[in-house]
Amino acid sequence: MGMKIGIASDHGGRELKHLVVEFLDSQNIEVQDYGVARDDATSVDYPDYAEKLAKDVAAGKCERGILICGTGIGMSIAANKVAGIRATLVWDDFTAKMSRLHNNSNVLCLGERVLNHHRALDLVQIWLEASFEGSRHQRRLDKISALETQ
Ligand SMILES: O=C[C@H](O)[C@H](O)[C@H](O)COP(=O)(O)O
Repeated sequence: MGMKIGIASDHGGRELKHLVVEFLDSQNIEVQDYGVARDDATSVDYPDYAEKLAKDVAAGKCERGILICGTGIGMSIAANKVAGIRATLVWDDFTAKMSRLHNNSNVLCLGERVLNHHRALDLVQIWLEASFEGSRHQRRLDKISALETQ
């Protein structure tokens, strides 16, 4: 697919992150891993990881990013504070697909404590392959971008 994907998690998402990294490797997708390390059992703060990844996605250092915590909620709240980030929490095939088609998601958020881990890999694949439809959806995203400068 020719893109570089950043990935990060807190302690609540490190097992699923490991599986997603293995999946991306198997697809020959370049991955930049921002931690936390799988063998690091310490409790960490998800905003620290969301910030690192989101800033690099916003700067174009990674084309897109994946953030994983226990629910995916905290990561999505934090990442969406960074200008240019459209972080989307998804939980099934439809939301994974629509987050790209309508919202032009550039950061996928997943909940390790919520999702079946095998199914989560399906969501990653759908999100990677789906394309933004533009048109009326671009007008709406422009209104979201305008909120960043108010
Ligand atoms: O939205 C936040 C995430 O789900 C965190 O992974 C979660 O809050 C961490 O909880 P704990 O510190 O109890 O493992």
